[in-house]
Amino acid sequence: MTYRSRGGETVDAIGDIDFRVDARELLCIVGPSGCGKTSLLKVLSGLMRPTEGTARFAGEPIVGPPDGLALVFQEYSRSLLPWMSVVRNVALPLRAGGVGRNERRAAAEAALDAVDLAGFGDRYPWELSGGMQQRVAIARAVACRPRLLLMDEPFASVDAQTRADLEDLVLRVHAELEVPTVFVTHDIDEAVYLADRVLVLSRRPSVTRTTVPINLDRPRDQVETRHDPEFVEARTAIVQMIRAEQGSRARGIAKD
Ligand SMILES: Nc1ncnc2c1ncn2[C@@H]1O[C@H](COP(=O)(O)OP(=O)(O)OP(=O)(O)O)[C@@H](O)[C@H]1O
Repeated sequence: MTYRSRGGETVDAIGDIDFRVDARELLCIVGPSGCGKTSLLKVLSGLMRPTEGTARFAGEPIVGPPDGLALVFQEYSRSLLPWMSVVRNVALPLRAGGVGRNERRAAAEAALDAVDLAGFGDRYPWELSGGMQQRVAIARAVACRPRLLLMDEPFASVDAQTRADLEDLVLRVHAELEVPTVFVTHDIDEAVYLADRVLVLSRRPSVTRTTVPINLDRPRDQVETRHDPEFVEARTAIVQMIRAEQGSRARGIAKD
């Protein structure tokens, strides 16, 4: 995947990446900063066409946002509409999908209940804390019963305790929806905690460095899981791989 600027400069963001996400799988993607994680999600969400290669959803090439796609971004404050109440924000994709008013309201309220925000539907996003706003964004993703869930560093802007709560929320939602989920994060512990598999990317132009299967029991627990020897082993291996990538970059810069 190559970006071309108007001035003719090029940036090779993604190299040779080949992976698949199974029907009920939660795949986390980690890699050095700037390696092309967001670009990869843009391709999967149909927002951007790859300059080479193909992304497919349910066997079909992705040429635009696939039906049943839900996206959750880091910047919840920009993805929620401040002039709409919480319940209307959650119901928005259902309205776009032609669902009737009463049904929309019921589905949005059920989704708010699922993210522990029952009773907040008539508030406005700006009246809620950052963590609550991100819950609203997740409720919106859940409300339309997605067939594909893509999350790009969704918890990078919240405090540590809220982050842990939101991770557990994602695990609950994923178990309930049984939907293929791709979750991009900088945080290796978070990736191991959530994932069925962790895809580790190299530095830019990124290739698949390795895929680490995570066979930790579910449901996971913020304290017990993180002390499990398998958790520690997977985390250490991935940290070392990413450090090696960053080290090879530092050596490359020194040579230049
Ligand atoms: N629209 C664009 N035009 C030119 N270059 C771009 C564009 N978008 C991204 N890039 C470059 O492509 C590379 C990959 O960017 P991308 O945002 O996908 O990486 P990332 O792994 O998500 O980054 P981070 O770890 O900082 O979140 C970076 O070098 C970035 O500067």
